[in-house]
Amino acid sequence: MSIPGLGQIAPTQPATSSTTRTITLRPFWEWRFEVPRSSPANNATNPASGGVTVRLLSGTAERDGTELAQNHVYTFPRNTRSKLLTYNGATLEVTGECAVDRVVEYARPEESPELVVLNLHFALQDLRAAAAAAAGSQRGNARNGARVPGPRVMVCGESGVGKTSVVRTLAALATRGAGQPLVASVDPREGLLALPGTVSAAVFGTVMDVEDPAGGFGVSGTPSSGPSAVPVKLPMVYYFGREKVDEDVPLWKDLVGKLGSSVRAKFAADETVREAGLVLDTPAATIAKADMDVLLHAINEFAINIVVVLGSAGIHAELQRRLENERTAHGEIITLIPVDKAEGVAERDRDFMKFTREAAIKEYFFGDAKRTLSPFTQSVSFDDVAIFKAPDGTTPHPVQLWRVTNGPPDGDYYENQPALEPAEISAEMSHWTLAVMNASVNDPPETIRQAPVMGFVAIADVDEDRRRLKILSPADGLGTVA
Ligand SMILES: Nc1ncnc2c1ncn2[C@@H]1O[C@H](COP(=O)(O)OP(=O)(O)OP(=O)(O)O)[C@@H](O)[C@H]1O
Repeated sequence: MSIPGLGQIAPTQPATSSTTRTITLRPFWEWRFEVPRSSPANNATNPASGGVTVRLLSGTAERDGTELAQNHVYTFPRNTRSKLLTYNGATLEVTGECAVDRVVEYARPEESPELVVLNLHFALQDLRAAAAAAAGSQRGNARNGARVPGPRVMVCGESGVGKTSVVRTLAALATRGAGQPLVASVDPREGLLALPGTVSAAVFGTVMDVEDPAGGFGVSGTPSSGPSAVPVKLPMVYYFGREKVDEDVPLWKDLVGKLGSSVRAKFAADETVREAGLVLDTPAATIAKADMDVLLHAINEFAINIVVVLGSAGIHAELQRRLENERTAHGEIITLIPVDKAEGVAERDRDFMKFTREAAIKEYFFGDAKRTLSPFTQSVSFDDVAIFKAPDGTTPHPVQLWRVTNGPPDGDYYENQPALEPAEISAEMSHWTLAVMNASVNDPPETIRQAPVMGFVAIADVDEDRRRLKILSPADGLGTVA
């Protein structure tokens, strides 16, 4: 059986030639690139091991808001699709093959699509400053607990319009201004600092990993068994277990509600985070009623007061109609900002997303080309774990929940409970990746399913004769709590 995420990721694209070249960018120009999925034939001589290396020789350059340091060699791994942008001009030295390798020139800075995002960032900074000033004037009086947070911004639009890139850029620019915003994603197709199939949020107060294929939103930014290139972030994660929201809308809504509560709790506890506000990424939407309901649910749960609609006049008009008389929980009007679809967004087909998912799982446990991780291995008895799954095991991403316990759950505890069912441990589970829930095995199934995720483990081996499982975890202690 192939190992999702843990086995070899097979080459799927033909290799192209590898060269070292110098690229000169004038202010506001972009270098768009795509690193192929396959390794080049001359892999042994390629310092990037199938990736592309970039060195900033002079000037300034950034990837989605995070700056590159001069003369540092950055390696962009296979399957990375992105761009480097300069505001002041830059000279780049690029080594390795690219499937797409293109300089985009703008005669005048105003033509750059990035200018809109930059202006949006400056407007958000003004709102953050206003939130901080209001908090300062209230400090010491009894209303402190009810302080209104800084801007809560949601980015939405159709598929492949650059939503995540805008969220990433806004988050990176805010941290460059010493802000510490919360960044959240309710799009289960891609994980934010977590494996795909999750919804999550984290405080971004430090620089992001430029080399991460996901631009700093990938699992390399979370605690692991090895050193990290950048300070790690600690996400709050909930496990949805499906790729698309419409596969289980009620569960998605419940989990988004939980995440919204976590965000409110963080705002209440941390003044710096509260003043910086929230940037929220959303699943791809259309003007269909079901999609509108999904977006409105997110707006409600996160008390969103600014909605950026990327490239869709239809979604903008529909949201405008439905939000016309609405106010946030803090009594604010909800402002809609239509923005043109980002130019140059790379297409990502099913194969691309499958590779991305499997690479994320592999990286979570074993690291990547530049950082090898040694996951913790432990052997546990079948009797010491409880594994649950969604009743419908035929969906592409069945929910699998795992929890070490002092004993098996009560025999018929889950009768008449459709939310989850205990899974019988068998050799078939070898190489499954499971979410470890922060819940007690005696909790009701709904509570377990909506519990925060502590992390993920992989089943390396199932020994049915000895009734033991060998499990891998990225950090010591994960999965050993009772
Ligand atoms: N201007 C650009 N030039 C090159 N690549 C880009 C550009 N903008 C975005 N990309 C890349 O295109 C891909 C898709 O972008 P992004 O994830 O931001 O879109 P999305 O709307 O969130 O997609 P989805 O609907 O699938 O969630 C990413 O790999 C991103 O790095």
